[in-house]
Amino acid sequence: MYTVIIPAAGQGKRMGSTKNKVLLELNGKPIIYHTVSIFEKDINCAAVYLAAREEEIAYLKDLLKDCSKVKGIMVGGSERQYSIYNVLKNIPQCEIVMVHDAARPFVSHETLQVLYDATAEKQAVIAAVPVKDTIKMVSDSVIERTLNRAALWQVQTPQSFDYRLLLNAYRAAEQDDFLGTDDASLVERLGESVSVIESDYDNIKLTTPEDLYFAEAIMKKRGI
Ligand SMILES: Nc1ccn([C@@H]2O[C@H](COP(=O)(O)OP(=O)(O)OP(=O)(O)O)[C@@H](O)[C@H]2O)c(=O)n1
Ligand SMILES: O=P(O)(O)OC[C@@H](O)[C@@H](O)[C@@H](O)CO
Repeated sequence: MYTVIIPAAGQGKRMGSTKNKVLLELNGKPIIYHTVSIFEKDINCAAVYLAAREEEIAYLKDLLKDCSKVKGIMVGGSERQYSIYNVLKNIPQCEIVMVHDAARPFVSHETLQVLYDATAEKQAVIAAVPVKDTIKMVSDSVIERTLNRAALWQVQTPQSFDYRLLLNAYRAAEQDDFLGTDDASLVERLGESVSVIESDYDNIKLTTPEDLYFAEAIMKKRGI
């Protein structure tokens, strides 16, 4: 069984909405509700912990009151990494811990199963998809070089870890004042190997307004 930490304490600045984007509704339910429901239904998930903005904790407690796996909602920080660390250091010790963005409400049960199985053998495994576009390094509007697309993966969450390893990685990041944009990067800098499993392109992060159109299309396709 695994524990999942769901960071939901952002602001959604790039979404341009007046409230935290994970509280925006898709098909009559807030995005965070859809995300938590996936873990509530996942047979390998034992516990769900959320990081939330202080002023939203009471609302989330009420919204998720019927989700029996939600064991705690902790206050987040000014950066995603601080939000997750605050949860990670306050949850009961477990064997496998996953981190999954509240803003990714379309992760599939298949991805969760493959990640979970892989973490039984490896200490750090993350979901990703092969890059579809050509990616170039650009400086002052001029191309420096074209990267080898065959080696490039677009990284998602969930990211799954041995609990001790992730805690050590977060402690080391704090000590060194390192701020990463995902959880794996904190483990990578310890020199530990992180494996990748292929997820799917539906597992988007709702980041900018047009992502809401994609979200509607995915929901329609799935009959949600
Ligand atoms: N201080 C923060 C920042 C982000 N997150 C969460 O981390 C996830 C991924 O972050 P992102 O998509 O960047 O969300 P925001 O920070 O809300 O977006 P923006 O950067 O546009 O403000 C989201 O579920 C978000 O709620 C968090 O828990 N605490
Ligand atoms: O950099 P952003 O704030 O957009 O996102 C941070 C993380 O949520 C993101 O790196 C993971 O979801 C992996 O892509």
